[in-house]
Amino acid sequence: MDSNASDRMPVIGITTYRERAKQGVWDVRAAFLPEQYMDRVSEAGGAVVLLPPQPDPASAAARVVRGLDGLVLTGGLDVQPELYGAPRHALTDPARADRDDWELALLAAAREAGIPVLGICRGLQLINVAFGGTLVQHLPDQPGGERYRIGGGVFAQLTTQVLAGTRLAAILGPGAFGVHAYHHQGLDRLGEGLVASARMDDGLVYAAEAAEGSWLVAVQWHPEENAADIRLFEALIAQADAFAKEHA
Ligand SMILES: NCCCC(=O)O
Repeated sequence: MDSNASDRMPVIGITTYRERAKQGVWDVRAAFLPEQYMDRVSEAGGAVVLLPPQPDPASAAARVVRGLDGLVLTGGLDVQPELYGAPRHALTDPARADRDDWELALLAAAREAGIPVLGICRGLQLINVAFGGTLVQHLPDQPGGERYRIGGGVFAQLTTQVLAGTRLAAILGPGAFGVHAYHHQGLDRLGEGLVASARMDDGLVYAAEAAEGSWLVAVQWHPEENAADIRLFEALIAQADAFAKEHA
């Protein structure tokens, strides 16, 4: 065993996306990620590694996860509906195949290696698709669905119900829980091997987790927006720390 393993910070990969960005005289494509994700992982005790989409994603992901103890699949634009066999809704975001392919490859490699995974918003949706589930492409098509994305880049303050007996309930406690939300898509058919761990009052699955295997918890809301409650990130870091020690 590495004698320094016990005091090494768990290394947490956080997915990012490639976007055009301007800074001063520079107008370039860059890896983009809201800093809240990095800050919450750091505050919880993790060392952050940013993971922008890579060419040859399956091969790159298999090699990248060897250097990770945990993985965060972040929020962002919509998963391509072709990946779950649905025709494209008019309001679904343009395809970002590089990101979808990269994150699906990272998820598969992380599951193979037993690395703990936290999915956030799009991350939950991507995980559901990876497990064979489907998505509702535009929740405002349904009565009451507009409350999930009130617009203008403002997070909606919603209350979800954390389901007793789940990993999520062990972290947050069962029952009513206040969240920050911003999404127009949601889970439809739950993927095989996932169990619902939170629901909204309209029945929408608001969190899910792996029924078996290594730790995988995913939420539809944005816990990184709530600096006063970092329990989900602390739970990931605890799992990542255990993984690191087991594999030292
Ligand atoms: N579909 C990507 C996650 C955010 C949203 O649903 O708007």
